Amino acid sequence: MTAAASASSSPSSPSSTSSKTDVTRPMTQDDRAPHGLTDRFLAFRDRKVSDPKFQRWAAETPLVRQRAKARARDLFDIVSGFVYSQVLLATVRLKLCEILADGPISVPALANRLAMTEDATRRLLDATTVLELTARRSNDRFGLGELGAALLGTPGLAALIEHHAMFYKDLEDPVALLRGHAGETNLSRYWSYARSEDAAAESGDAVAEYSELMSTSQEMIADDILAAFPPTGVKHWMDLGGGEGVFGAAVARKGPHAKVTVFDLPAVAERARERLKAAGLGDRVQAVGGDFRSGDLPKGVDVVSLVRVIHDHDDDVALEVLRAARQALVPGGRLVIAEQMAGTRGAEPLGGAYFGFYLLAMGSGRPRTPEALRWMVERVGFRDVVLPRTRQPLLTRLLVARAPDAPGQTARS
Ligand SMILES: C[S@@+](CC[C@H](N)C(=O)[O-])C[C@H]1O[C@@H](n2cnc3c(N)ncnc32)[C@H](O)[C@@H]1O
Repeated sequence: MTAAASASSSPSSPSSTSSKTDVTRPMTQDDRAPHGLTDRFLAFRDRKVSDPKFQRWAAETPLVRQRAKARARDLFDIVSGFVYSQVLLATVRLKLCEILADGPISVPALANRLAMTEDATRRLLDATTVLELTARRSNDRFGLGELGAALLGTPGLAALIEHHAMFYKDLEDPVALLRGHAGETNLSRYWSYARSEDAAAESGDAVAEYSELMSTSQEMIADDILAAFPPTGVKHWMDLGGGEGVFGAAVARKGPHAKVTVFDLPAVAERARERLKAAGLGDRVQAVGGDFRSGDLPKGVDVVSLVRVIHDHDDDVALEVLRAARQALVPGGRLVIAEQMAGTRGAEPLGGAYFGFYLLAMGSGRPRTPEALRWMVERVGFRDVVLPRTRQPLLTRLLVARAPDAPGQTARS
């Protein structure tokens, strides 16, 4: 787990992130003093590594040389990461992967397709090739690289990359963003419910873009979630914050005997109704409009899912939603939280850095570790928390918990 991830999602103080930091608190001696041997060793290490003389020595000395090189590469990857993202954006905008999917192409022919000089096309291909989006083929032609092929085969990813254009603008002054001085951001306007006083009153126009983006990318994860938690034997499944119903439709297809309710803001539920009707599922999946914070949800369901919902909200709101979910469930019913989680092994920067800053720019929510989520669901009375494995934990992880067997029962038995 990265330090950022653990600091942003400590289960022992989940409410700390929703309160404003006290910037006026004076520093005490304890804030800086080393605690124990590990701290002292790390302070020594930091002094050494930040010393240019030591760096020169490490770069020339067998045994430590390899590590020094790898760390230098890691650092320069962070330094240049924003350029890699822009190369990716150009790739998406130019539909480069789609062009190469038809087979390798020569530089002059590609330059012609892209309306660029051959020189510019080569420069683009040099960049995309080292990033493995494209690959050199015979006779000075270029084809798809392994990552380019993966990008093509991941529904919704290109739309997400294009969507990032507004996020780049919000990140122009990251310090202002952190200090809360950035004003209204692009992402807070885009996710209209994030800062809305009355989310249920959001118009169709306000929800259209994000609902569409969510639907396109939902296909990436619905299968994974339902493979890890199939709707076998479920009588009534409610997907809270279920968007246009793509996940609800997947539940209905996988669990032909389950009644499915998709609950979302009225303007989104309207879109869900249309989409479900077009998919021929209008009578199997019901779309209900409302505000899940009001607690006024359909009752008596045996599963409530919250897919990519809890991380959108600060702790106070997230707890309200979890309470509402609990009240909607039958005794012993199951809560399913599916989202990217902080501290996921192998994907630490995604939760800690990418998602942490995305939600900061959006104006609410934070990525949480499974431990932080467990703390929250247990706090509102759920029990028997398990974390079923998903195929791609990088994209989504699951937490499943059980509602108490008797209404009002809260303690673990
Ligand atoms: C990040 S999207 C996830 C959508 C969907 N679950 C998915 O994974 O594609 C969050 C959803 O929560 C809905 N939402 C936000 N605030 C809500 C509220 N107060 N009541 C009901 N739904 C809400 C949004 O309209 C949006 O569809």
